[in-house]
Amino acid sequence: MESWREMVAFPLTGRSRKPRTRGLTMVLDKGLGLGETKDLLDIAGDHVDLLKLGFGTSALYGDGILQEKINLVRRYGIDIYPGGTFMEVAIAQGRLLPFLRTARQLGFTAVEVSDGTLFLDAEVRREAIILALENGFKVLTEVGKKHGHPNCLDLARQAKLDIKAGASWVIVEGREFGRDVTVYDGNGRVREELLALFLECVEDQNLIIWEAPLKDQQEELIVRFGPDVNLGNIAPQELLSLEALRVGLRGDTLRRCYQRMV
Ligand SMILES: O=C(O)[C@H](CS(=O)(=O)O)OP(=O)(O)O
Repeated sequence: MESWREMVAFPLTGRSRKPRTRGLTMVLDKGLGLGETKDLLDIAGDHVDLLKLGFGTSALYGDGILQEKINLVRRYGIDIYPGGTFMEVAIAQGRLLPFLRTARQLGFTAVEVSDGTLFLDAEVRREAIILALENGFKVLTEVGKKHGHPNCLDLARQAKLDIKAGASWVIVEGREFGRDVTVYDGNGRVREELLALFLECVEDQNLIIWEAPLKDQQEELIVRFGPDVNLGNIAPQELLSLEALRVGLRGDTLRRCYQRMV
């Protein structure tokens, strides 16, 4: 029997396969159980690069579950890290080093340095990136605030500094809802002029992960940057739908591949 996977050529070409450093998909996990995680990764693990245990949820698991979950996720070749908000709390409480050491012992492979909620001095931010690198983590940073509207040029400049300090990727805040935050307007539409600021400061767009929880945002970014754009805050149940969008196996991007036939 012919392989179902190879039944058709993907209409949108250029999608990288894992392991990859571009075209990343980051999932926002707000409390999947072990069984749910295994089911999700069995069906869609090939399409996940990073799993974020949202905000402080990982500190609220039942005994032993976190360790099992980290072990499980790593078996699928996926980086796993605690939400940026949790690390913000650790930094604010002067607990960064113990946080990093315990995260390492548990097997987290990455951390996220952010200031979405709490103030973070620029030098403390740089030192946190360096300390996390020294402790063996891949480092993601995030720019943008969960409340309020910081100047996007400042955020873009911070992104550039983070990369200089050693961050592998900079996430642009999009929250869970993707509206009225950083590059998204109140309807969740991408504001081109703000996007452009990031691209001016961080010339290599492969170093940016756009949090894009809404389908229209995912579509717009895929159309603009191609199937290998880095996207984050993807809901677990939307993983395969996103991958279908990336490769042109969903109407929204397919119609752009065969325009003369529609
Ligand atoms: O996990 C977090 O701390 C938050 C969750 S959400 O994006 O606001 O839903 O994300 P982060 O990107 O780490 O700030």
